[in-house]
This record gives sequence, structure tokens and C-alpha cells, in this order.
Amino acid sequence: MDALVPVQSAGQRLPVRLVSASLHRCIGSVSIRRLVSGFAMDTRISSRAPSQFTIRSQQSDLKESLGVATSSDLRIKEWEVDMYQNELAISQGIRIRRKPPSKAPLGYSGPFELRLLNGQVADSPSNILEEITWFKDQEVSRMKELNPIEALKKAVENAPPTKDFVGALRTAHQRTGFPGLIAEVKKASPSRGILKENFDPVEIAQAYERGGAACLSVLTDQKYFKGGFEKLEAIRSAGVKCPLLCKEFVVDPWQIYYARTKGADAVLLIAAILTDLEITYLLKLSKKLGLAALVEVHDEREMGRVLGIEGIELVGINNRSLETFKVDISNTKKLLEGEHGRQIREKDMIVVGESGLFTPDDIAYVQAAGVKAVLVGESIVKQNDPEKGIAGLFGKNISQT
Ligand SMILES: O=C(O)c1ccccc1NCC(=O)[C@H](O)[C@H](O)COP(=O)(O)O
Repeated sequence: MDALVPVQSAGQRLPVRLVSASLHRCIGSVSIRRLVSGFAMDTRISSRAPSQFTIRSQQSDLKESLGVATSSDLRIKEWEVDMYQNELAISQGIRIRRKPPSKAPLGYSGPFELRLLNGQVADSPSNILEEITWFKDQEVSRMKELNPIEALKKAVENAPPTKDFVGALRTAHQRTGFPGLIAEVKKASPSRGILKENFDPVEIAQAYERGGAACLSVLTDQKYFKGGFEKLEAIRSAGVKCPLLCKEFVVDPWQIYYARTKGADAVLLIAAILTDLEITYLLKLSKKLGLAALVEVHDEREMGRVLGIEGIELVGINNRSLETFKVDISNTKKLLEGEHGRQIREKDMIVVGESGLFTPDDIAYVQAAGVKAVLVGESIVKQNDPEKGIAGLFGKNISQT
């Protein structure tokens, strides 16, 4: 019996079988589908094996056997599922915690008791990505109440078809000989503050399209980037033809449905905050809804993980450390060297160089490293005329070539 799940250190793999077996015991008749952050997983639990972990009164056992869990049982179970999810993430080397650490609910007795006694955990976010992720988790819970998934699924059925994001990048690369440009519509960022005061997202998007952008990236996060879904919708409704990336911090499948209903053609999946299983599932869901997925990595470990996942066509290498904000475009080169680069070429994936690209030399540098697309925000959005900004970035007008 695995009464005590061993605490995993970073880099060690926590067997999924062990996690599911333990979840099985903890959750009893409650569907994991509802509990693991809304992620629909294959494992639907139906067994009513008695829990080794939770102390229940005879009365609550009776209630549960009748399918009526007490609210305190549910709190304990939800908390414990969060803890297992953290363990799984840690075992994959993910340092970003998805939620602030919380104390065990009253009455909890189980494997995490020992863990809690041992360590002092920081209860403030350790970097900006973690802060954004914690906020997003809360924000998505609120948004889900206002826009239930059933309504979104209906809206998706009636939504117009999506545009071919990956195809647009390949075509632009072949047409211009330069990496296909994903031009970012971004008013502000945590590292740079406000980038443009008089910010008209539709005007900027139209200027980017005239300037030869293959695709656009639209920030939808309000709090940290001053973006919004209304901006994505407005750009789509204005008749812009470029495929649109919904630039969000996805922590829940609900967001994929929501992005689809708001006019997105592609979504961003950030490996630093998602487990392999989550990426796999979100990728499948995106494809099912007709969306492309840009899977973003920051380091070699994340690149290795992503290369082990089937079905990824677009990999973004972010040159910005989300922990220190330092931008270093040699990160793109480093991650495309050796075995990883070989696998990427073999799989014919499109690599997108992201962040910190300002000059034709920067573009030439990441192109020589192997990228077929670039994602650029600051250097073009700040220009009075973003259309000319694109010509400046590439050293020539790429709309005509
Ligand atoms: O830009 C930030 O400060 C930032 C902070 C935390 C998470 C993500 C962040 N940026 C998102 C991006 O990756 C960039 O918007 C994108 O790659 C374009 O970068 P740039 O051309 O340097 O504006």
C-alpha cells in the first residue's frame, strides 16, 4: 500500500500510476474531472474503496456512500488534489506553483501532513510568472461563473472557421525568405510598463497587416499587460485577415473554449506553468476546436519535455527570463543546438524566436540559429508608424516581396 507518497525532489519523476492510485483513494466517488483544475482527464473514478488518508466520521462515510459528500470532505479532497498536482509539477521540474500554498483544511490527515511539518513554504509569489499564474487562477474561476462551459461549447459550434496560423507562417517564410512575423499588439508589460499611450489595437493591427505581418499576437491579459478579449474581438471584427494568437496565460481548458469564441486562431501554452499531461490535453483540445497551439519554452529542460510530447507543430523559444526579465537572444541559439535542434528539424517543427528582437541583425541572428518565425512586440508597437516599424526591423519592406 502507498499510504505515504514519498515527497519528490525536483527532477525526479513521480509515477503517474502512483498519483492516480493515490487520487483514487483520496477522492472516492468524486470525479477527478471536476477536481484537477478543471482538466478533463481519462481517469474517471468510480470506486468507493475506503480512504487510507482521510479521517471521516461514520456519519460522513454514510453520506458519502449515498453520494453526498460534506463540504468539509470536499474541501479536503480539493486541497489534496492541488497538493498532488503540485507534486506532479515538481517531478517534471516545474518551479512555478499554480496556486499560493494553503494550509491543510481542518481535519486533514494524510501524506501531506509530514510535508507541511517539515518545510516552510514561501506564501508570496517567487517571480512575476508565478504572480500572474496565481492571479489568473482566481480570475478564471470568476470568469467561469459568468460564462459557463456549456454555453461556450454551444457558441463554439456556431463560430466561424478559424484561419490557418501555422500555414500563414510557412507561406510568409517561403514568400519573403525571412522568418514569418507574428506581430504583437501589446499596450504594456510587467518588464517595460506602458509601451504606447495612445493605443488603438485595431489601428495597430491594420498597420501590422499592411507592413507584411503573417500573424498577429493579441494580449488579452488585462491586469499585467493592459490587454483584453474585447481587443481580440475588435481586431477580428474589423476584417483583419491575419490569423490571431490569443496571448494568454492558460491554466484551465475553459480558457481555450473562451479564446475560440472571441475570435482566436491560436493559443499560447507555456511549458513553465503546465505539466506534460496538461500540455498534451490542451493541445488535443485546441486541435479539436480548430486552433493552433504555440508551445513556449524558456530553457533546455522545458525544450526536452516539449519534444517528448506528440503533435506539437509550433515551439516558441522565449529569450526573456520570466524570473529576472533579462533578455538574451542567444537563448534561441543555445536551445537549438545539438540533439534538440536535430529533433526539431527531423519533426519539421516551426520554431518561433520570441522577445528582445529589435534590429535586422537580431532577425538574422535568430534565423541563422534555425527559427522560421519570430514574435515581436516592443520594437514595432512603440513606433509612431508600426507599418514602418516592421520595415525597420527587417531592414526592408517585407509586404511586397
Ligand atoms: O514582457 C514581459 O514583461 C513579460 C513578463 C512576464 C511574462 C511574459 C512577458 N512577456 C510576454 C512575451 O513573451 C513578449 O510579449 C513577447 O515575446 C514579445 O516580446 P518583445 O518583442 O520583447 O516585446
